[in-house]
Amino acid sequence: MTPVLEISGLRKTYRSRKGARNALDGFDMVVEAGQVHGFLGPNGSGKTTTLRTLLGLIRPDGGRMALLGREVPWHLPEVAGRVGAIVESPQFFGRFTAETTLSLLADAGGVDRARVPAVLDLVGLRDRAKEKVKTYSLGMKQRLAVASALLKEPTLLILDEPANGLDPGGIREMRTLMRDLSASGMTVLLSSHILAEIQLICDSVTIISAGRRITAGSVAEVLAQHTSGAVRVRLEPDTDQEEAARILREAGAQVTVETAGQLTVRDVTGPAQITRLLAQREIYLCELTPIAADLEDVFLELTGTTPVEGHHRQVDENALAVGQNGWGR
Ligand SMILES: Nc1ncnc2c1ncn2[C@@H]1O[C@H](COP(=O)(O)OP(=O)(O)OP(=O)(O)O)[C@@H](O)[C@H]1O
Repeated sequence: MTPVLEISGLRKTYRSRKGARNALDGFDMVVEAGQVHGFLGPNGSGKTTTLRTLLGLIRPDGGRMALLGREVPWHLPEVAGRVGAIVESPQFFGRFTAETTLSLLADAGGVDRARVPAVLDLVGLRDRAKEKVKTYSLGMKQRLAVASALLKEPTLLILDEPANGLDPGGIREMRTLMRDLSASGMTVLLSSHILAEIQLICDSVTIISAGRRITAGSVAEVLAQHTSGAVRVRLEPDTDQEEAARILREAGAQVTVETAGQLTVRDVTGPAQITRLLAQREIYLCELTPIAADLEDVFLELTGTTPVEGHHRQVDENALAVGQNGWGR
């Protein structure tokens, strides 16, 4: 099946009087149909530049891009009706209700107003649809923004940091919404720095750093390629935990004493070394388990940076879409 989104060797350099800044340096990405795909990268790594370039808002310096099998930006007008995107801050009139807002956007986009109640339902705003937007919480405004992108029933929905600024309840609502949209057959591309969320929501991910793809694949594959390097050690009952920790530290390990009888050990050459070091001192283990990496571990390992609460960039844009296979149609 043709990927919904393909990017190959994308390059973009911003030039100003102060000099040139390489934002994208041969970036590649593939998003398969039906996936919720996470787009991760440290601040300034090129995520927004990628999304804006895809949507024809920025002109690239090189590389190829295709949406729904059609090469863009040339065929953007053909696909525009099937891609919903939110890459800018939402600018809704506070005095309008959600219903009025969406009705006006439907008119502007040539969409039948009859679609409005359906999208309000989809994002869970039906009950509040007749209230003014200025009375909405941030999470509700985010959902209204998603509703606006859903008006034309897109095949692909692109969202830049949709959970930004939301509290845990709002993040959970957004997660459920993404899952529901995916279950309805929509492909969703989601940039975020909330890695635990991405791990929960996404089927696959691309990680970008300094304008280049540094890893991509299903979440399970990406995690499987990386282990945290730490192991959990459970000692026999009545073992001197501090003594065991001291022995391992003397051998260069980093040891955290956890709950009774349990240690977390890092920086050892392998589980066998732990077993040997402790057995030599007649301390025995009853369990030794590698600790699986999570997406945050992988991100930190690959990008060498901690994700920072990002800019509050959100909402309201438009879209593109359609075509058959491959490049250059
Ligand atoms: N209009 C611009 N002019 C000059 N440089 C820019 C412009 N927009 C972005 N950049 C630079 O390009 C690089 C990539 O920025 P971009 O906004 O694409 O990153 P990002 O991954 O979306 O970051 P964040 O997570 O902080 O939103 C950064 O070094 C940024 O400073």
